[in-house]
Amino acid sequence: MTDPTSSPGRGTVLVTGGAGYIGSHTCKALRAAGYDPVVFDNLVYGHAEAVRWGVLERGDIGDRARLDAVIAHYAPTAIVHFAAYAYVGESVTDPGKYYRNNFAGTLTLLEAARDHGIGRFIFSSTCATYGVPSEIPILETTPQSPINPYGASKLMIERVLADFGVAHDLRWIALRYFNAAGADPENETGELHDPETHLIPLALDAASGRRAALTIFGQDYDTADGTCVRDYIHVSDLADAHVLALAALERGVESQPLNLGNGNGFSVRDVVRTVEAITGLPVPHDFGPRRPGDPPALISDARRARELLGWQPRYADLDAIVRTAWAWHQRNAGTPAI
Ligand SMILES: NC(=O)c1ccc[n+]([C@@H]2O[C@H](COP(=O)([O-])OP(=O)(O)OC[C@H]3O[C@@H](n4cnc5c(N)ncnc54)[C@H](O)[C@@H]3O)[C@@H](O)[C@H]2O)c1
Ligand SMILES: O=c1ccn([C@@H]2O[C@H](COP(=O)(O)OP(=O)(O)O[C@H]3O[C@H](CO)[C@@H](O)[C@H](O)[C@H]3O)[C@@H](O)[C@H]2O)c(=O)[nH]1
Repeated sequence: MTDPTSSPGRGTVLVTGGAGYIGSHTCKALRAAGYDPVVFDNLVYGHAEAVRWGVLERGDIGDRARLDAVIAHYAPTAIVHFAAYAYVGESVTDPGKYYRNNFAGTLTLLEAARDHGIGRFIFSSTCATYGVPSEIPILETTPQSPINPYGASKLMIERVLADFGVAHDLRWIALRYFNAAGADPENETGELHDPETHLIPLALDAASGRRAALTIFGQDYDTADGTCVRDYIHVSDLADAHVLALAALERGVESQPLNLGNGNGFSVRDVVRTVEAITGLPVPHDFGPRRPGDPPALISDARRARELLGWQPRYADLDAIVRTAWAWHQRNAGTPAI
């Protein structure tokens, strides 16, 4: 399908989960690069209003008949696959939900890709596949041993991708994101999770008074200040990496996993301090127990993505990440906390 508002055609891309947070930013980047995104999303967590850089086809990745109809209609040459459940804590209490949607749903999608001859596939994997990592920074070769069902469901998909790559004409890149954060620097899309569980939007809610306080989960970790350390990566930098990964597959790059992070670790207390500095407001907070399924520290070594894709994060410092998230928060300030 050709959209008259797009730049000259690099082809149609099926973007599952494109009505969500990272997917909507990636559709914007894909469109800017000349692709035609077709968003396939059941809107369980996504927002129709977030589909601004492509068409929306409502559907569930577990629904083979619906997938067949949409793929036959648009004839995409590649799939960028975001659709999943992504709440680590919920995956511990309701694992079946995660294996059903993330694993079984993706298997259905991959079988559809195989049967329609779609040979390029970009997958949203995660640093949660490493579990408590055996080394920091984490390389793609660091052993994967997830400690929650969410991470396990993603690792199972990586395994299926490898097997499909051997058996069928499918090349893939599994992008292992570290912690996605921030919002579109032009403030056209951003994070709107319901429920919201992510640290930065919750800290902004506490600063602006949309929430009474932030609870910090655990202060007895074996880290410099006792709180968990994460590698925050700007969502628009993630979006760029997807466009570059598609181009890499087009030029014949081998199937492989790639870490996407900045290589800098920030503790929960660091994030609270940065939110206070950017907003000029205190972040009321208290301390609770550790959250099940949380490793103490996750920091990437993403040199391989930089070298192979020519990827260069543009919003690498935490200030820039929080500043864009704050702008988006203020744009949505009239809406109640979710
Ligand atoms: N946010 C992060 O920090 C992070 C880190 C690592 C990996 N990831 C992965 O990136 C992807 C996107 O994450 P996000 O934060 O944008 O999440 P999100 O919830 O904002 O987006 C996911 C989208 O998928 C859709 N969806 C879910 N199940 C579906 C199904 N069965 N059929 C069709 N659509 C379905 C939802 O409606 C939503 O629009 C996920 O696969 C997630 O696991 C996210
Ligand atoms: O109210 C809160 C929320 C979070 N945290 C902590 O802040 C850190 C970051 O948490 P969060 O923003 O929820 O991200 P993660 O749990 O690290 O998970 C995200 O990042 C993972 C990769 O690390 C992805 O796989 C997941 O999909 C994505 O939700 C963790 O140490 C949490 O314990 C708090 O202390 N209080």
